[in-house]
Amino acid sequence: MSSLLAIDPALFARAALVFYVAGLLVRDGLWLRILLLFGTAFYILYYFTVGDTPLWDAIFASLMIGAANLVTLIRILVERTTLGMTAERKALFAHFPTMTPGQFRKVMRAGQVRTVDQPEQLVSQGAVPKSLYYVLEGPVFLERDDQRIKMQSNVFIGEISFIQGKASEATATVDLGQGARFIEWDRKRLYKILERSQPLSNALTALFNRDMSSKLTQSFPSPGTA
Ligand SMILES: Nc1ncnc2c1ncn2[C@@H]1O[C@@H]2COP(=O)(O)O[C@H]2[C@H]1O
Repeated sequence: MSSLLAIDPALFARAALVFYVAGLLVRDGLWLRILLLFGTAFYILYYFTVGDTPLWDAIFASLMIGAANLVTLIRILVERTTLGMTAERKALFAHFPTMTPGQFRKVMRAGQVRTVDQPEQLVSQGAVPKSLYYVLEGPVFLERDDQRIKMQSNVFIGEISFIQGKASEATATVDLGQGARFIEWDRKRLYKILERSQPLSNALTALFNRDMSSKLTQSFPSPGTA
């Protein structure tokens, strides 16, 4: 404490100014907050040492500002990292590479992971699907115009009609065999979430694009069906 008092308080004020200016110059929100936090810490040291007695009101105000900053800083960190995700969720996140960890968490909160006890039809050709699906484990079968194939898992089901709009019909019938696992999102709920966040909507559209291009390699017409 006495060594702190030996330092010229003006130095603390200058250091705080440097951190504040540097923070306001960076474009990245995380660095802005880290630098402002240092700036606030130096202002607190300044208020502590500048007078004969510490400037408690100013110290309290700075502590409040620092705490508010810290809360959002932690939120940004959680948003950008897989901190706290289970190993299973992290493995699943690898299938959503266009999303940030925060966007992935939000999408997963809106969905429900289900296991198929009895063979179950997810979407029916010509009918508007009520949900969007992501198949984690098969067996998954696709039927369209009297052709039936077994598909690979780790695919979206219902994304074509989802992109085309709320009243669009499924272009094929898809069913799952016993033991299959999938994620289900209520379409209305998901549309609402996407309406509120353009970046999330863009990330999901980019994911659909990847999914659809990989589907083309296992799609009808397959070699020899012409
Ligand atoms: N040729 C195809 N190859 C792979 N998946 C398909 C094909 N056609 C349709 N699907 C999937 O089956 C779903 C049927 O509902 P959607 O048209 O909404 O979205 C479709 C895709 O998810």
